[in-house]
Formats: sequence, C-alpha cells, structure tokens
Amino acid sequence: MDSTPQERLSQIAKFSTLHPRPEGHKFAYGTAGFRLLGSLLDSVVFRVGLLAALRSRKLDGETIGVMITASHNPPDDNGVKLIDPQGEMLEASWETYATKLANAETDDELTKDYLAVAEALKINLDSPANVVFARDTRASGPALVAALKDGLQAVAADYTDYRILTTPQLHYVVKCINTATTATPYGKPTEEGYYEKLATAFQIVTMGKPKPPVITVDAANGVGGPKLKELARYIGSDHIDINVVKDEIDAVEKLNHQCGADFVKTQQKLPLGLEPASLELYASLDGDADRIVFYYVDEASKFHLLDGDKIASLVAMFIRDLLAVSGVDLQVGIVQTAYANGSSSKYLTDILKVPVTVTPTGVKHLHHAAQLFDIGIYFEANGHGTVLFSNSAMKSLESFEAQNPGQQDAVTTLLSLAALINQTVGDALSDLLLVTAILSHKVWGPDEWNLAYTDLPNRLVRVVVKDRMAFKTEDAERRLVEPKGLQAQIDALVKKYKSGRSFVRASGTEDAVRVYAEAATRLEADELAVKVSDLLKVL
Ligand SMILES: CC(=O)N[C@H]1[C@@H](OP(=O)(O)O)O[C@H](CO)[C@@H](O)[C@@H]1O
Ligand SMILES: [Mg+2]
Repeated sequence: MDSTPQERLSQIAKFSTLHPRPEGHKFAYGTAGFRLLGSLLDSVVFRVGLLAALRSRKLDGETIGVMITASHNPPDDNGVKLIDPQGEMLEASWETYATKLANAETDDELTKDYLAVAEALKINLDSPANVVFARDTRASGPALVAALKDGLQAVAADYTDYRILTTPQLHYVVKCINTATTATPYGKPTEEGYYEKLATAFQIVTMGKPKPPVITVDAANGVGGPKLKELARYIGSDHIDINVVKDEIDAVEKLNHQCGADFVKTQQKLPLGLEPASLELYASLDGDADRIVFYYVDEASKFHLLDGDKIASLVAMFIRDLLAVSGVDLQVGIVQTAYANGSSSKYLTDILKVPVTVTPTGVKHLHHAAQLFDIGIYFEANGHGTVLFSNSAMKSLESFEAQNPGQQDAVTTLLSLAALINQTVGDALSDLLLVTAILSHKVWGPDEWNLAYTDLPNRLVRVVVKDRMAFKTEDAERRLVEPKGLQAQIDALVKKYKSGRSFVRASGTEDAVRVYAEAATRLEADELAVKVSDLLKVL
C-alpha cells in the first residue's frame, strides 16, 4: 500500500460523510445482528463494513461474511449480521464493538472508535482483510450493499459480492472458503457447490428407498423460493417432488405477509390462501430460509403443526436408531430452549432416552451447547436448527470397520447425513431434505411422523411493558429473578393447571416481554397465558 496511515484514516471520514448516521437512533447488535427499518440502516451497514474488515484482520485474513437480511420481519425492515470464519455467528465479545461503531456520533468519532478497537485488539491495519457478502430479496437490499461496499473500500478490504443468497448459503460459503486448504475442506465455495453437495448427499441417503412424500413449500415470497427450486433441479424429480408456492420475490410487499414459517408457527394456522389436500405434507420457510416448519391437515380438516420440536424428535429418533444398528459408540444429545413443548422434552427424555440440555433463547446458545455432544441436535421450537457432528464423531464414523452390510449401510447413511445437514447454522433447505429423507426411510407420511407425541396446547403472548430490562431470569430463562415477587405469583397460577407451565422473559429482538404458557387443554393454556400476562399489567 502506498498511502500513509493518516491518508487511510481520512478515507474513513471521507466515505463516512456519504453515510450519515440518522439522528436520535440508538443501534444495538443483538441476537439477530442489527435489525430495523431498512431506511435507517445505511450508516449502520457502512460501519459493519469497517468492522468486518477489522474482524478479518484480527483473524489473519480469514474470510468474514456479512449477510443483509431481516429474516421473517416485514418487508420494510432490513438487517445486517456478521458471520465468523467457520460459518458461525459473530463471537459475542465483538457485538460490543459493532454497537460502538454503529453509534459513533460524528465521522471523526467513528475514526477514533475504529482505531481504538484496532489498538485494544492489537490489529495490524496493514494486513489483508477478506469479506464476502450477500443479501435477501428486500427492496432496500441493493442500496445497503452499496453502503457496505463503501465501508469495505474505505478500509481497503478485499471482497466478493455473492449477490442474492439465503442466509445459510452464505454461512456455507464462508466455511468453504476458510477450510479450502485444510485437511477437511467443507465444499466448493459457490452457490452451485452448495446445491451439488446437498443433492449428492440426499441421493445417497435415500438410495434404494421409496420417494419421499410430495411436499408443497410456502417460500414466504422470499429468497428461499428460487433457491429451493434450483436445489430441487439438482436433485432431480426422480428423487423428490417439491412444489413451491408463495414465491413471488418481485412482489416485495408480499414478503412474509400472512405466510412463512413465523406466521404459521405463531398463528398456528395455514398460510393465507393455501388449500391443503388431507394428509399431504406442507412446509413454510421464513424470509431468509434459515427456518422451516412443517404441517398437514387430517381427514377431519384439522391443522397439525410439525414444528422445530417435532423435527428434533424425528431426527433424534432416526440418528439414535442408525447408531444402534451401526454399532458405533457415539453420544447423541438434544438442545432445546424453554419454548420447547413439554411433551417433546418428555418424549426425548423418557422414550428416546437421549440427554436434553436447555439453553437461553438464541441460536448461538443452542449451537454452542450442541457442540458439546458427539452428535448434537438443536432446534428452536420456531423451526431454526441443525445437527452438528463433532470432528471426533466424523473420524469414528470414517474409520469404522463394519462387520456386516447392515452396519455398513447405517454408517454410510450417517456420513451422508453429515454432508446433507448444514453444519454451520440452521438451514431450511437442508432441514427440508433431512426430514423428507427420514420420511422416505420410514415410509411415513406426516401423520405417522406426528404420532410420536402429542403437543401440549400452548400460547405465546407478547406484552409491551414500561421497561423490559427490569425482567431478569435464571435457569435458562425459565424463572424470573426480577421483578421481585413475580415468579412466586406465576408459580401460584401454574399450580392450578394440569400439566401447566409458564414463564416470562424479555425479548432480545423486540421491545416487549414474552409470556409462554402450556397446559393440558387449549382453554387452560389460553387462560394461563392471559392470567400471567395480567400480572405484568400492574407493573
Ligand atoms: C420465542 C421466539 O421464537 N423467539 C425468537 C426471537 O427471539 P426473542 O428474544 O424472543 O425476541 O428471535 C430470535 C432471533 O430470530 C429467535 O432466535 C428466537 O427464537
Ligand atoms: Mg430467518
């Protein structure tokens, strides 16, 4: 580089004046990165560019990902989050730096804060920085990409624009790039590489098995629609029949509108306008295709949701059985949050006899807890999740000497599952293939899958309070420590209901608290939710 450090710093201020910080807004890097109205994000995304370069420089030039998306939020929102080198979420300690840079009041303050981070972390600003990025289909995306590029140029980072991808596809690409020259490369760092890897793995997992049930997928009018169609093309219609609906990505106002995984899970009903055939399999993705829920209607037209808990249970059963057949000694574990339906936790513990860990809400907590098992399965009830095979589990499987064809088959299936499942983050497309592959093995339709256990009726309520920060929890968010006395009141209510359970916690993504309640009947679950919510009104 032939510019002086001083010149380079003035570059930041020069570019930053093109991306002024809107007045009166406090930005915070939370569970889902920065997420708010797309029209307010320009300066934030520019500054994320600076931070991504710092992060890459700190990690000896490893490639960092930046995803521009607001997932299941309304069309006018947008968001941005960073992806660490192994395709994981940004390391938590860096969230503070992200927040700091985003809130710098002036261009000079921004430069100062940027230098302060570099100095505190001993980052050599002359070293290489590599960043890749992509966006979802939102209208505000292209302008935010331009802001990001300015940020990267301001600090001379090398970058590659992957254009429109699902969030999990970008996580995949990041991991591929950073493992390319290692002993265990993750795959080809391209969109095609992603399709090829998943399609091949799916064909191997389902080899010799009947075709899975036909599936109709509501793509929430988001990025998942075209990507799923492409994936289905790679797999071939000899192997799977996927019918994609709600895939109008150009009708930007329809994104997540009365459809998609979040709508179906929270409303516990079908996407608007979908007319389901009885006992056929349906699924809904969210706006960036990292979540999926399944569902069907029975002969009496009753709607049945097969959510993240049902997915985790199906996968746990399948992997546990394969391990038993193979004779490979590996420990499977499940990670859930407090939102997991009580019946699912009981089924996993009492019937499948697999250990269940409960963590606070937010994928990063689940992901880290799942890494502690040989094979860790984690799903949030809302349908975000994946399965992690540890390095040592992979080695055990790869080196296992099967004694008979049955064992060999089971080991081959387990190894192909590890390729089929996105190991970086919950991935709706990969999870869809995983579930359908298992149904193909079992020769099951959705109703057989649903038989494992019956969900306890439950209700999730959002309550706006004066100060959500006053709500402090313990025991993986299942109990309130503050406001003092409230937990005792909740306990007293819960005791009155058969199979009752309820908890209250502050949302990490919205300015509200959430009340969850479940009980033996629909009426009781609703009543418990209302009564617990009423306790908050007097605060
Ligand atoms: C009850 C619920 O679904 N909460 C969601 C929601 O978090 P809150 O902290 O509850 O706002 O958004 C998170 C990020 O998408 C997701 O991880 C989590 O599961
Ligand atoms: Mg999402």
